[in-house]
Amino acid sequence: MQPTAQRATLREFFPYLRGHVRILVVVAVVSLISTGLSIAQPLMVQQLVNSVSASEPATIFIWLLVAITLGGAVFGAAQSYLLQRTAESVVLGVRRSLVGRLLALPIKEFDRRRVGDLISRVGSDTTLMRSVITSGLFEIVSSILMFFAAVVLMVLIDPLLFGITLSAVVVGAGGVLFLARLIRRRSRDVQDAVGSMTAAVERGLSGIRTIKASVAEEREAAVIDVEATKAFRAGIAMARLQAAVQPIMSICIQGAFIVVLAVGGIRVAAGELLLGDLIAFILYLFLLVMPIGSAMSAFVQIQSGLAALDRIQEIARLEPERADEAGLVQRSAEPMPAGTAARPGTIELRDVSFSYAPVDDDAAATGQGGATAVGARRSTPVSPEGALAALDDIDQPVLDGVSFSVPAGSRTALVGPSGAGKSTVLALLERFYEPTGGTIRLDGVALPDLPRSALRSRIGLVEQEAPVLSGTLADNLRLAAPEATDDQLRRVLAAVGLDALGDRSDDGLDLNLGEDGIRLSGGQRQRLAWARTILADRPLLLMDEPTSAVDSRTEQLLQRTLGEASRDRTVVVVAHRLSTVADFDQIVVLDQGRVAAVGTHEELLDSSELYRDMASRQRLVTV
Ligand SMILES: Nc1ncnc2c1ncn2[C@@H]1O[C@H](COP(=O)(O)OP(=O)(O)OP(=O)(O)O)[C@@H](O)[C@H]1O
Repeated sequence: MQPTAQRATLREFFPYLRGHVRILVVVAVVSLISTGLSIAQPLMVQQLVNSVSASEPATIFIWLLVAITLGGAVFGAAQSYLLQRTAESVVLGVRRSLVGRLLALPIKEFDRRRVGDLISRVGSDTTLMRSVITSGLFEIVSSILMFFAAVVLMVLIDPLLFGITLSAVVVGAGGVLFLARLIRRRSRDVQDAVGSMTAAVERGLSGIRTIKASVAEEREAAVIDVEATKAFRAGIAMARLQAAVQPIMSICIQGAFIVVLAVGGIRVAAGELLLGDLIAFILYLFLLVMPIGSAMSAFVQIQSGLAALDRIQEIARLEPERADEAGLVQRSAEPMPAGTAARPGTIELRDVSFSYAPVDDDAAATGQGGATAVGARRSTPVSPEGALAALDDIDQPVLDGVSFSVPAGSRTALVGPSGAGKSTVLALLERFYEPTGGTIRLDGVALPDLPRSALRSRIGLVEQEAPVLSGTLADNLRLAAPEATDDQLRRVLAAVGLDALGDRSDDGLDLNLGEDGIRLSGGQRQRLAWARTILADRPLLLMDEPTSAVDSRTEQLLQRTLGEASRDRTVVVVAHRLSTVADFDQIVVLDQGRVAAVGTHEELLDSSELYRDMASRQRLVTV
């Protein structure tokens, strides 16, 4: 994968440090003291050695040396702890804002990206950013301080020896800076490859039953292995560069030590330099080398951190659904035009057209992909030819000039062949997507003029896949009605014939439904979706094939429940089984994205050939 054109800079990292300035100032002070103590150490050794050589009293220097060493250790530990703590807080802030941003993204962004890759941005990329603080920024700052202090003192002790040292450092630093650019590019490749691998693992694990049933474990493992191998190769390419940094520095530094020792030894023998001065110079050489080494590795860390920041910023730069709706928690508090929130509404579609956006290369570079896209994916059986034809037509309008009205308080069914665009109409009513043409109005107000959250708080949606979130029965029920009491939960479970579920174990409503509700049958999942929607008590009900997975007895119960619920609600149901909607106020027949006919069951049997054909295939009429 190619790195994108946008590259994060250190400046873009600084806003993440806002809110941590005070603690960072404390860290800076502690770090200054610790650096100062390290610099004072060789001076004490110089005084000690020169005093002993001149047979002068040296006890005071011994005590000072001990105090400086202990002090350095204590301040060093304090600096390290405070820095790690700050880094964790920064990572927490980044994760919070990233998760907030992810949940605020429009559905189309999830259609284009792979869930695993997004997970890896919240997990491993934010962890990499952490190292910019812990072993990055401060390491560089304190290294620079130590470096300059050592330089000044070395020049003061012996300018000639310093000249030798300087030439070695310049050669080494030049080599490392050259490598750093390459390291950043490689680091981005590594993170992208890890993202793709996580996405592949996520795909395999989320579809584990299908994979096992298809005896496709080995093939799926091979797919993951391809991604893992790419991550391995990217890691190796990065390791090769990182490995070159160390030897370049070692050669230059060891060379400098040998030459300084040789020249310094000759000058001490010739009486041009005191032994204590040579020892202090060599200790400063250590102090010079240490920060150069850590500054170089900090530089590498920063490059990796910035590559991770690139990937985080890619998500941060995406347009959220709407800025005023980023605070999803505020949902139920969103205002609606006065008096409209609680009563059923009139829906009107006028000349509505829509196409799903084709997948683009830009999204591909940021982890877009195929099989695990979140969003409007169907579970209805579609013939392989039909599905493939639909995918071939991905750029064709899915809805083309669709117009119909749903009177307030009425029951309307959307019927038609698979792929006709029925679920898409519901998705547009929820504003998961925006129409490419035409208008949709609710009570006369065009949907774009309503805050999305206010619109959605009026709608109860039973999705085709009836998704169940990991967690307990009560968690799932309270998703859209957080204030509901246990009694209300039990009543709504009874209304959909799920009362036995709450009594299934001692846990009652706290029954754990497992990952993605794996412990429920298909029909139970569907009924749970009903229960959740009825509990939320919204004036508009949108239901996508809401009885496709239940037996006929349960279907009758649900029809009764819907009959009661629709007394004071507007209901729109997508249905394949015409018998379930034959008594509805109106039925809209969709075919290839267009309205083929509108009417009651009886009217359509007379007027619509397509409807008559569907009814006869379902043995509702004989032709
Ligand atoms: N998220 C998506 N991205 C791209 N294309 C999509 C997406 N969701 C649906 N489509 C395409 O849009 C067309 C209409 O799909 P839709 O789900 O609205 O049909 P439907 O009438 O509800 O079908 P079914 O009865 O099988 O559920 C199909 O061709 C489908 O492939």
